Amino acid sequence: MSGTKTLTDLGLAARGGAPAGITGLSVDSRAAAPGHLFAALPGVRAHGAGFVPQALERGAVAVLTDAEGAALCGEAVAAAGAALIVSDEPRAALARAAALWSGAQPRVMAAVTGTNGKTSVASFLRQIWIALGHRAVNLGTTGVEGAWETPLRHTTPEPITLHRVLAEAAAAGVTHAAMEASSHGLDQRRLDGVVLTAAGFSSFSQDHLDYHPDLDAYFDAKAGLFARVLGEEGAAVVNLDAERGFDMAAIARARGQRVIGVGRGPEADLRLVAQRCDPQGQELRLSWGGAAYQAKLGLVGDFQAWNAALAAGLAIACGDAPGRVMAALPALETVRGRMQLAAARTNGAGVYVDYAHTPDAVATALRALRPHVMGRLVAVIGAGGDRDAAKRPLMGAAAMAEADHVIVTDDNPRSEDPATIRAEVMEGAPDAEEVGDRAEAILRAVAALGPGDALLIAGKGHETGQEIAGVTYPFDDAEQASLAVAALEGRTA
Ligand SMILES: CC(=O)N[C@H]1[C@@H](OP(=O)(O)OP(=O)(O)OC[C@H]2O[C@@H](n3ccc(=O)[nH]c3=O)[C@H](O)[C@@H]2O)O[C@H](CO)[C@@H](O)[C@@H]1O[C@H](C)C(=O)N[C@@H](C)C(=O)N[C@H](CCC(=O)O)C(=O)O
Ligand SMILES: Nc1ncnc2c1ncn2[C@@H]1O[C@H](COP(=O)(O)OP(=O)(O)OP(=O)(O)O)[C@@H](O)[C@H]1O
Ligand SMILES: N[C@H](CCC[C@H](N)C(=O)O)C(=O)O
Ligand SMILES: [Mg+2]
Repeated sequence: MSGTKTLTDLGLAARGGAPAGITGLSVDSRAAAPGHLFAALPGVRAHGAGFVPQALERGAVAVLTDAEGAALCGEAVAAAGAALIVSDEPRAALARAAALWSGAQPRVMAAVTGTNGKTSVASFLRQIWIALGHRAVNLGTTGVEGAWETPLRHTTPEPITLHRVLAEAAAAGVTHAAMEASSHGLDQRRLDGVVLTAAGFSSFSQDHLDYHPDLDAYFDAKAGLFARVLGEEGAAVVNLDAERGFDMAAIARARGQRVIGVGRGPEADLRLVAQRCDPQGQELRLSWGGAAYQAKLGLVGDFQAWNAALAAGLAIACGDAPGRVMAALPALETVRGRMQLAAARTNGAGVYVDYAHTPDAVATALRALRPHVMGRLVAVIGAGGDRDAAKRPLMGAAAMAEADHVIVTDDNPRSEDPATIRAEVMEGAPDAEEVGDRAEAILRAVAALGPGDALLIAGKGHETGQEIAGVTYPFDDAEQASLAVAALEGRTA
């Protein structure tokens, strides 16, 4: 992992100039150091080639870029006597170079994509693996969790960080890793250097149309996991009940991959035959290879069973015996902030914290709670700033359609005007109550709960901050829920 490597070691060929040794890789000029290969990548806001002079000044000895970047920085690179590597796919070249640089990853790796459910499936898969005696981690929105832990900034880290973390995990004895493949990560080729045993597809619905030109482009980015990243010898585990699930299975089959369909229909290989709710969770009946399995899940929400089944399919695809995998399901624990029972009023009304931040997730989460609610279902929702604005009224409409009362509040307004975001959400939820301050919104919602009611606080899940105009203020929905109950019932939280 340390020391120096040649460009050839990293799978790269320079147009001119061959530095003696590369001492490290960087993608941001501010992180460049003497002996580095600097990847000058085309970005959303700028072309990294514009930062090549700074990278050279900091000691970079090689620059990897595309043709446009070479035209911008070629002279500066030549003048500094550095090597110039030009690639049609500089992000893919960087991903492979990062893998070669770090040189190790856990032996068994699975990646999961989908609009919703990635973190849940990755966590469930890691939990199954640990129950079966493997040293395992999951990597994604909640950082690296399991046998070895470290925080991450992205759901799918850029390749230099990703491969450093994978190599560190492998050095710590981790043999199994489940990672999330975000659409940004796939589009930017962040995980193209990872060797996968299996890949999973959980769901597809609208999100991130601020980044992808349209829904088809968004789907194509996700399909890259099967069409490009997973090799022909890999196994594709697909939720056939998901929108476009059959399309994804066809893409995998066309690559020659083994396809394991998961779902409720008869065409599924791993079939969820029956699902029955009880107050603590649900009882499942599953079938695989002609055998039937029964499992009691301590997880509330039918979507959690779909995610658990997908995780089970991935564990089987990665080589564990089906009977042992099914036997591990009852021990699955809720992923923090995913349909988490955060507090309860003395009248029995439950307060759930969930990470639903897309229209489909808001509808799915509320529908999932309904069978557990005798009285009214209340929802607190908001939408993030500097993210897909088109989803805001759809999130409002989904909440309005599925809940009995909706409170619209703030969720990471970031650089945008919070009142404008709330107004956009309320276009779809005209009868909703508007309470900008999130703590006050939660307090009001908790106060309104009668016996048999339930509250879903959506959007922030495990997050511990509220990001407003460049400042992140401490904020935790689960903590606020407990505080609200305590304040209303004269207890200490
Ligand atoms: C939209 C997006 O994904 N942007 C990512 C992308 O940035 P970019 O290439 O577009 O950046 P840019 O600002 O145009 O700059 C161009 C290039 O110049 C470089 N630069 C820039 C400034 C400087 O001083 N020196 C320098 O070298 C940058 O490192 C970059 O390579 O590549 C950067 C380096 O890898 C990422 O940090 C950055 O993530 C930004 C911060 C981000 O917020 N991304 C989010 C949206 C994201 O990726 N989210 C997904 C999850 C989404 C989900 O599933 O909900 C994730 O996987 O986390
Ligand atoms: N299979 C599913 N189908 C539809 N909605 C789901 C599914 N799984 C989870 N959800 C909803 O999506 C929310 C987020 O789940 P999770 O964190 O697992 O998704 P993710 O894909 O990792 O999200 P992100 O894009 O933020 O990384 C959950 O809290 C729930 O409301
Ligand atoms: N990974 C998602 C998380 C959204 C969570 C929500 N709290 C928001 O800020 O929009 C994103 O960055 O789009
Ligand atoms: Mg996630």
